[in-house]
Amino acid sequence: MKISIVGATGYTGAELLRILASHPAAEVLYITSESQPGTDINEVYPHLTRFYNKTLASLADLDKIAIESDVIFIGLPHGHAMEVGRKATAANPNIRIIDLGADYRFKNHDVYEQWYKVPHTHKEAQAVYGLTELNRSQVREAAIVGNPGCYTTASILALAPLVQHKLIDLTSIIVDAKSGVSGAGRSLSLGSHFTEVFESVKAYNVAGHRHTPEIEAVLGELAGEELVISFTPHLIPMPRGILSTCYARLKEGVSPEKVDEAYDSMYGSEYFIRLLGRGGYPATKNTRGTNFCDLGWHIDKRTGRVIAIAAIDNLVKGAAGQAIQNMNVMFKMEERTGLDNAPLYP
Ligand SMILES: NC(=O)C1=CN([C@@H]2O[C@H](COP(=O)(O)OP(=O)(O)OC[C@H]3O[C@@H](n4cnc5c(N)ncnc54)[C@H](OP(=O)(O)O)[C@@H]3O)[C@@H](O)[C@H]2O)C=CC1
Ligand SMILES: CC(=O)N[C@@H](CCC(=O)OP(=O)(O)O)C(=O)O
Repeated sequence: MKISIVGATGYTGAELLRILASHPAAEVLYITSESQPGTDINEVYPHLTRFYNKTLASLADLDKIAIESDVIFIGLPHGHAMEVGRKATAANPNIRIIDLGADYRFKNHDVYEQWYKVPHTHKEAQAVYGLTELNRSQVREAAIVGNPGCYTTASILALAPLVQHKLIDLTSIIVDAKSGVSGAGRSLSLGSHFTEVFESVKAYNVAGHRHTPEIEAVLGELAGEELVISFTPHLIPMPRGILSTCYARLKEGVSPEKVDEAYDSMYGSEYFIRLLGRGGYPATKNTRGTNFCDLGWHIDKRTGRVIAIAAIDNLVKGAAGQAIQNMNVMFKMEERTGLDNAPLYP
């Protein structure tokens, strides 16, 4: 497969390059940057030395890139991918697009425009939401995939069995999630300075984070009715990883065994979902550098709540890894191809 990456100088672009370096069917054709075209990628990312001998192109070459590629990954800030997707599809109607940002995640464009504050300029795109374990059959046929957000991947995977099996009160869902700093991308901002982040933990965007409507839309579709959740993200002082702790009230009479069955039946045969079972304690360290999502759940008999916990690497299952998992599905390849590495531990 001839693969191009638009926005290759960002963290998700670098992670795509890292994983694709050992993907047996991948040939990376073009990589782009608007700030550093003409620069050797090994100067931008020395950790990729020996794996690539490539200079950065720019979006000025998009038509050529689209015509020569089988698939384009887009790792741009939201609002920029739609134009790339529209132009690339016009240049090559057979191109496959996998966007790592939010532009193609929402079926309801009004929700996108309301939360992201930019007009949607590619509404005619028949995009598919790329949470592979939930949408595999649609991803297989998709021309454009909107890859999920990192918090949303962890939170939806933790809650989906409870929602699909109708085990919880849909008005009671609370998600408390923590992310490493790479989730904010590579560009400079005050909030991600070492001195701001190190030895500190902080909530942010309380009752207003953009992953809230994404989680609500997907869980609402599974439930067959609209729902709202409380979602609170936190920034923690580590480079990678997300831990999402999700709370919900169990419906009257739901036994712990019913909860176990829901997880087993939904994920029992999913390779990238490692069920730690009832009483399990997922940890970001166990998923670092991998496409795994580790899941554990607990029943609090005193409060009648179920507490489901998911750990992922935000840059892998939360971004580049899931994007490559989707590519493997779209090109009818074994889903684990290029993704079957053990975690880096400790
Ligand atoms: N980081 C994460 O954990 C996750 C990120 N995502 C999403 O993936 C996308 C990329 O994220 P990430 O890699 O972290 O971001 P970074 O900030 O690290 O990188 C952004 C990339 O976009 C390019 N870029 C920035 N501004 C523009 C612009 N105006 N026009 C064209 N290119 C531009 C930059 O290239 P250059 O400046 O060289 O042109 C760079 O390659 C975002 O939409 C993000 O929300 C999704 C899941 C997880
Ligand atoms: C730690 C941190 O800042 N994380 C980012 C989430 C990154 C992401 O997945 O955002 P998209 O939905 O735009 O792709 C944030 O909270 O905005």
